Parts: sequence; structure tokens; C-alpha cells
Amino acid sequence: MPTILADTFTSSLGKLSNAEQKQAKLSAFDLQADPSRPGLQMHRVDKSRDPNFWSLRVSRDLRIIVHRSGDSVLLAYVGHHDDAYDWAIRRRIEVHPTTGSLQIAEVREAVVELDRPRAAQQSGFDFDGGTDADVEGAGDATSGRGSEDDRRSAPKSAPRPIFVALDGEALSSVGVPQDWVDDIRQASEDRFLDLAEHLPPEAAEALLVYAATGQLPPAEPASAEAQADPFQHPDTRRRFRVLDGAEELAAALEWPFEKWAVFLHPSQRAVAERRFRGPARVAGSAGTGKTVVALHRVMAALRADPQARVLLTSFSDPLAAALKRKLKVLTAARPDMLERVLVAPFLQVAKQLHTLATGREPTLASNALVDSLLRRGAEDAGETASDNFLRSEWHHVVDAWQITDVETYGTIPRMGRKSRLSASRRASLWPIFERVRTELAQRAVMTEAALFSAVTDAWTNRGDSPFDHIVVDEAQDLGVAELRMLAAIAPEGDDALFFAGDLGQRIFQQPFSWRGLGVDVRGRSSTLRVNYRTSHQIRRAADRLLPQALRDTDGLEDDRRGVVSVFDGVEPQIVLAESEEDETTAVAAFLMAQVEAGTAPAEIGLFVRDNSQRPRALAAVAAAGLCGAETGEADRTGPIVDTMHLAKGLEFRSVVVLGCDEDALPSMERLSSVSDEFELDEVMATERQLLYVACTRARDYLLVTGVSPGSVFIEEMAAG
Ligand SMILES: Nc1ncnc2c1ncn2[C@@H]1O[C@H](COP(=O)(O)OP(=O)(O)OP(=O)(O)O)[C@@H](O)[C@H]1O
Repeated sequence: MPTILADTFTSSLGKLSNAEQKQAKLSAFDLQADPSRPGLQMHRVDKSRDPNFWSLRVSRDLRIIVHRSGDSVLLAYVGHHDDAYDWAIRRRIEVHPTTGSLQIAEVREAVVELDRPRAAQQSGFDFDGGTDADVEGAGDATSGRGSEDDRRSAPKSAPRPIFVALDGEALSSVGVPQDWVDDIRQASEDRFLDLAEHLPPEAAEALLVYAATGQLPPAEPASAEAQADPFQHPDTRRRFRVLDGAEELAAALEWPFEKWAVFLHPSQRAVAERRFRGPARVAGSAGTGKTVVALHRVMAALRADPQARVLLTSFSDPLAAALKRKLKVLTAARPDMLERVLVAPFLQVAKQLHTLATGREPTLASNALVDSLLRRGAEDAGETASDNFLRSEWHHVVDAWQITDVETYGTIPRMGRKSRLSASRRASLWPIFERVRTELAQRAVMTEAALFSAVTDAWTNRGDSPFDHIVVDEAQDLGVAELRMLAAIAPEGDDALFFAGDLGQRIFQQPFSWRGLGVDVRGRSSTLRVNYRTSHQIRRAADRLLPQALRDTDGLEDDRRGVVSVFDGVEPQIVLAESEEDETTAVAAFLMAQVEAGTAPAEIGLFVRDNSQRPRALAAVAAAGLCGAETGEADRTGPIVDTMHLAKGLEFRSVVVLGCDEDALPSMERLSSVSDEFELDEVMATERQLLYVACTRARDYLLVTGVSPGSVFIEEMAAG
């Protein structure tokens, strides 16, 4: 008899204590082994509108809610006695008559009945049943966010129904259950966010898109397979997984918090499983699950070919370490698969391949050495350009493109610049760069770009490739030399190169043409639009920092509109303080309120623009009676305090971005070094993107602070 796992079971399991989880899992395994075993105590949930709900006794107080129909057993929910029954009474599991997907639908009548005592205290029916308790009463006078009670009792502006133009058929086409149609047609925007929590996610997402854009997303026609079998429907597969045996069940329940490992959004699954005949990429704003797709693509490649060797790579050690941790979750049932994947940052890949090709380990030049050679060269040449200019020219042009002579120096376009450096300027600069190259060679050391180039040269036209598939995460921060290397080591054939990235989060590298390097993802690019990490409110505020559409150097447009979050929260808070001391007081008050409301200190991240502001963050942490830690610190119990550049790859329940002063963000040091309009645009874009990256690490709570008048970006965020 097949066992089916619902995502609601996984989420509810994750809310139990470790001991309870163990008991619940044992009962689930027993049930899977033999659902008709006499020892299993099962009772039909009589009060449920769905006759197929049964409760399975786990212990005196714990119950698993099982849905039995046909010859299958579906694990639907687990919880304490009353909670579990309450859950089953409110729901039914059925095939939606229009979409054909299998849904766990909330029964409107039951929701109203069960919520009546609570709703009676308020004016009219409040759709927020409060069962999920996702939004805690963390708002108080000190946090300044306004509590849930405040939100409920605040006078609402004249409610304007937002879905009246949609008839029952249109609502049904996106999966709205029949009994909710009237409520939705009458819902105002405010009320809809509460209401959405009661709808199947595909319906809530489609209506949120409609609320934001005035258009329902086009319904994907179900395949013949999905029409014949609701379990093949993409919307069914995002919440139910048919399990093959005890091992699969054990693996699926091992990490109940990691729901992404088992349940994918249809748009994620489509990209994770698609076959691409050339380089492909997945885009999407922060938190839309690009990394999750990258990881599932690795798994798809490993499954499809038992011999396949895969490279999963990104730009830093911490990112690679995080990818490896997640891949371990996915390979829990098949640890042997992990052995066929190299998970490493670009640089380590290059070092390994260089050693393989030459038999020698490369020695890298330090940044300090390069800087000192540049400075000395400039002094000797009587050059007056700033250190920043020389460093940027070396790093982004001469070294990145591995230019070896002044003629080639003239042919390399400095990306996006309206004007090139004049021939005479290049001629006067070239001896400085040439000297750096010579001195590095004399010392037998290489820059990172030189190492990438050496590997590129070694593998170009070699005819073999160390990997069958290459998957790159955070691809927006690939540099020229790195991309060249990846293209050179990629094999011929399908699914050779896959990139996950967001142009809006580019914070390290300058843009350049991928096509120019032979990596053309046009026609093989998909965009994810469901944000799993960040509440509606935080996402909306962060989105205001970036344009609605971004275009890369090859003209590929990244349309950022129509993104929805899967959960609702509280508005982010923005504080412009009179002084640094006042900022410290405000941040400390926020931290204390968070901890008091139940947020573990380790679930909080504080980010500043640069190290000089770190003491400000540490002062606030200390004033809140906490102890700050750095990214990557093992066994930390306190909040992370770090720079915004190190925020990538992290996520927290609560985030504070502080020190957003007028002269700190954008960075004055960077602004003062710009030499033309392009560089100015580039600095402004990447500084804005940096703030976007930091803010979008937050799941539920976000505080952004600075000393008045504050960063220009704060104004943009606040202008909602
Ligand atoms: N299908 C899913 N089900 C549940 N959670 C998911 C799903 N997909 C992604 N998530 C969760 O959403 C969060 C963001 O996912 P992920 O890191 O893959 O997004 P991203 O697009 O790579 O973000 P960023 O651009 O900020 O790096 C993670 O906590 C992840 O576990």
C-alpha cells in the first residue's frame, strides 16, 4: 500500500519536541509497514466533513491524522490531541474540480464555526484563525511595530473589494475551493492577506499576483498524465509525495524543517527536471528558491546517470559549505551519491584542476603584494591616479582579462563605460601593469584570475572534462576569469552548465557579456516568482530598492514584478536616529523585544556596511545583554554581527541592518574613487543591491537604522 506524505505533516512534525518527533516517526513507520496491524489504534474523526480522516494514537497525548482512501494511506498531520482533531475537523482532502490537483482545503464553514468565539470579540468575522501562530505578538512599544491586536483594532480604511471583477469560473481556474469564492470576491486588500492563509497555496499565489498586477497568471494546462492521475498534477506534487519505502519515509522525515528537500513548487520542479540543450540559468529575486533548484538539478543529474560526476560551485567558502550541508540532506537516503559531487568554491576548483594539469600546486599572490606593486609602479612612473583607480583598472580589466600587451589593452571594452580610456592614457598606464605582471612572474606567484586563466588554457580543446555537469550558484557574482574557466572545463552535451543567480544581488563583480565568452543562456532562462523566505511586508519594502526590471549586458531582461511571498508578517521598521547613541538604544530595544517574544538570539543577524561600523552593532548587542558572533563561528549562541557582504547565503528570523547613514551607504570611499558616470552608476547599483541582500536575509522581522538624515536608500525603502 503506498504511503503518501503531506507537507502539512512535515511542518507539524517540525513543531514537536525532539522526543515527540521520535515517537511520531516510529508510529508513522509502523503504519507504513502494515496499516492494518491490530495494535494500531485508529479512530475516524467523526466531526470532520471529510469521512476519510482518521486519528492514529501515538501516545497519551499525541495523534497522527491519517487520510485513508482507496488503497493508500496519507500522513496528513501530527499534533497534540485537541490540536490534531481541530486540524482534521477544519479540512478536507479532495481533487479540485477545475484544476484537477489534490488539495488540502480548509472547510469554510468549519473555520467560521471554530473561530466564532474568538471572532465574536471583534467587529465582524476575522479570517485569521490564529492556528498557525506564525505572527507572534512581538510588536510592542519598544519595537514600535504595533501588535497584532493593534492591527486588528485599528480602524480600517474603506474596504474596497479587489477581486469583484473575477467570476467564480476565473477563481476556480486558479484552484480556489468553491466554498471560498464569495468571501474572496468581497475581500479588500487588507482582509485578503488574512484570507489567503486559508486557501491552497496555488490559489493564494495567483490572487496575490492579481492583486499586484491586475492579471491572473496564465493557468498551465495540465498534462494528459496529470489529468488521468491527480498525483501527477504539479500542484499536487508541491504538497504530497508518494513514498517508495521505509528508507524514503525515514529520509523525508529526518529534517522536517527542510521542506524544500521534499516538496518543490511546480515552477521549481519544472526547472530542476528540465533538459537543456545548452547553458541555462534560473533567475528570481531573493528567497525564491534558486539555490534549492540548483541542488535539485544536481540530484536529477546524479539520478539520471549513475556514473555522472557533478561540480556544484559558488564564489566563497561559506557558500560552498552551505551547499554541501544542504546536499547532504538531499542525499540522506543515498549517501553514495554525495561521493560523485565536488562541492567547492571557484577558487578551490581552479587550484585542484591546476594541480591535476601541471602536477604543481599554485601559489597565489596576496592582494597586499599586488597593491604594493601597483603603488611602486605608479610612483616610479610618476603616475598621479588614485590607488583605487589603479586597483580597479588592474582588477577589472588587465588582470580579469589577462591582458599581456598594450595593444590588447586598447581592445578590451571596459564594461558599460560610455568612453574608453584614451590611447595615450592607456599607453601611460600600461608600463605600471606590465611591471606588476613581470614582478609577479619573477616571484612565481599568480593572481586568482591568472590561475583561472591557466586552468582555462589547460582545458581548452583538451576534449575531456573533469565533470559531466556543472551547477553554479550565486552566478551573478561570477567574474570574467571564473566564467571562462567554467566554460572551458564544461563538457560537450546537454545539461553541461547551469547557473542560478539574481542580477539584483550582484555585489562583487562588474557586469560583462556572457555571450562574448560563448555562454549564451538566452532562450534557456527561467524566473522563479514565489518567495519562500521573506514575509510579504519585508519583501515589498526590499523590492522598492531595485528597479522592476534589470537587464544584463547581453540584453536579457530580468522582470522582477509579480513575485509573491508564501506568508504574511509585520511591516519592517525603519528608524532614523538623532545620534549613534540613540541608534544603539533603538536597536537594543528591538533585540530585547525579539528575545522576549521568543526569538533565539542565534536567529538574529545584524549587518553593517563595513568593519568600521561593527562597534556600533556590537554596542547595541551588548546593551541588549547579548553576545555577538561572526559568520561561520561554530556553536554560536548569540546573534551574528557582520558586514553586509558576508550576508549572502544566510537567513535569520530577525535582521537588523544598522549604520545606514548618509555618508556610509553608498560607501563614501567608493564614491570618491569613481572616475566617470559609468562607475558612479555601478557604485550606486551595487551599494543598493548590497542593502537589498542584507534586508532579504530576514524571514519575519526587519529593522533598518541609521543616523539622521540617513542613507538615500532608506528613503527609497520607506516610500511605500
Ligand atoms: N519548495 C520549497 N518549500 C519550502 N521551502 C522552500 C522551498 N524552496 C525554497 N524554500 C526555502 O526558501 C528559502 C530561500 O531559498 P533559497 O536560498 O534557495 O532561495 P534563493 O532564491 O537562492 O535566495 P537568495 O537569492 O536570497 O540567495 C530557504 O529557506 C529555503 O529552504
